[in-house]
Amino acid sequence: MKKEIEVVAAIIVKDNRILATQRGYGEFEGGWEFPGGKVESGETKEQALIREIQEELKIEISIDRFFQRVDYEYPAFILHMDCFLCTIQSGKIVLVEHEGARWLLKNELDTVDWLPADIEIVNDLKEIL
Ligand SMILES: Nc1nc2c([nH]c(=O)n2[C@H]2C[C@H](O)[C@@H](COP(=O)(O)OP(=O)(O)OP(=O)(O)O)O2)c(=O)[nH]1
Repeated sequence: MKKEIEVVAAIIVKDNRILATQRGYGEFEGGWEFPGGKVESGETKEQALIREIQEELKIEISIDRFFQRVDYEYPAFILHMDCFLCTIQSGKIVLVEHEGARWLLKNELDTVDWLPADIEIVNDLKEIL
């Protein structure tokens, strides 16, 4: 059976722009995504997301609301990803593991090469921006 992984991701919104980050390593290196990561045992999804964003970007976020869950089958695993709309509370972004970051307006969302699982979310985001 294929491995299934549970991931949480932050759609960080500021001044009608969305933060996209570029993966700096691994299988999807160079692809654009929403920052986040895997939920560890004993954590809620919200706790995991706040921790991941602190670790990856050195900022503190608040979670405004759940946006969407995506289920996507990659060749090597099945991804289940819960995406939350978030706001920066404090800190200045430091890219600890990403190789790039961009604040994208609605009409710029298609200018980066999103990971395959993210395309559906990006399209739905256009409806609310
Ligand atoms: N964080 C994140 N991961 C995504 C997105 N879209 C997408 O397909 N993924 C995939 C890429 C990874 O294979 C998987 C898990 O994300 P992760 O951030 O924990 O990945 P990782 O490979 O860095 O894992 P690890 O080293 O921390 O264990 O989810 C996205 O928007 N954000």
